[in-house]
Amino acid sequence: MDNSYNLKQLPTKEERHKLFGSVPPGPRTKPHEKEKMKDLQNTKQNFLFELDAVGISNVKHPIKIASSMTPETQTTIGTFYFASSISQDSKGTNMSRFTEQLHHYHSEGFTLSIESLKQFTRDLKDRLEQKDAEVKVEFPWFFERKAPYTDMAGMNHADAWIHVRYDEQDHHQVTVGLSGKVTTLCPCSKEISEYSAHNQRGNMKMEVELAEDFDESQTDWKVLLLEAAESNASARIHPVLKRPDEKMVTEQAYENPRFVEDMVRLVAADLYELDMIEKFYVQCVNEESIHLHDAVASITYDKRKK
Ligand SMILES: Nc1nc2c(ncn2[C@@H]2O[C@H](COP(=O)(O)OP(=O)(O)OP(=O)(O)O)[C@@H](O)[C@H]2O)c(=O)[nH]1
Repeated sequence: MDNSYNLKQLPTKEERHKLFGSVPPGPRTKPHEKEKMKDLQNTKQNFLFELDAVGISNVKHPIKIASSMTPETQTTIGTFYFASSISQDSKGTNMSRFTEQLHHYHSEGFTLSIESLKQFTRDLKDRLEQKDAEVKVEFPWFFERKAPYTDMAGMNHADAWIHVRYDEQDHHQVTVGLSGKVTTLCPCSKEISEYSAHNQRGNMKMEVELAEDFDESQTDWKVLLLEAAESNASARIHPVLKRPDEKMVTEQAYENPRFVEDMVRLVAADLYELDMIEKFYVQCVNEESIHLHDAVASITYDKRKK
């Protein structure tokens, strides 16, 4: 083996790059000024089909959100999806404009909300010069949770999302959702066993279409959905539990056994009673502790169609 270099006398960085395969730049024949570049995206021709959606996804960005639970303002990470439809005679969209607008809103100090996303989609439609625009953003939402007996606090979180679509009739369609965890205790196991009952972590997912007049300054939809899931579960999940708390949570779960079917029906009943919700989807997935598989149930209900 030829050890021409020893570690005390490394080649220069340029030489090192050459050693690992870098080559000098080739001739540059194409223009580098924007005005002289070919604009393929804006080619007009018959491209066979109109597209429902074209855009970018999986865009991570810091966001500010408001919460009616502590902490009332928080910075979290949003994962964005942006899109619009495009006509049959357009080759492509101008993808840089999505992140360009996101950065512009961020530098103006924007707080993510239904209202600000409505404005965002209106601006995006104009910026893209298309007839509609949509944004979906998912983010972890944090909330303080106190232990039931000792009141000791810690931080829990759930995943929340807002999806706003702005159409050519100047109409916004707003869907919000939340996915969080609860404790469920098996009613069958409780019924048939001399003692004990198996229990597990249940994953609740709720997605709702809000009424046009929904006022987010009056109601925090995140808290509404979290409460629908937790208040119907066998027990809530806590970051800090001392022994007196653990006893309470264990007994509460035993007193409120739930199948996945029970969870979905009980949450559906709560959402049905809320006038601000037009349509809902509820899913429960129990990570069974006596199986390797999960138990799952779901319901979709549109109040306008019943
Ligand atoms: N339409 C389209 N663009 C792509 C695709 N893949 C990458 N690009 C993007 O093309 C973008 C640059 O195009 P534009 O946003 O149209 O840039 P531009 O024409 O200089 O911008 P404007 O002046 O706003 O029209 C880059 O951000 C790339 O991410 C694709 O599959 N389709």
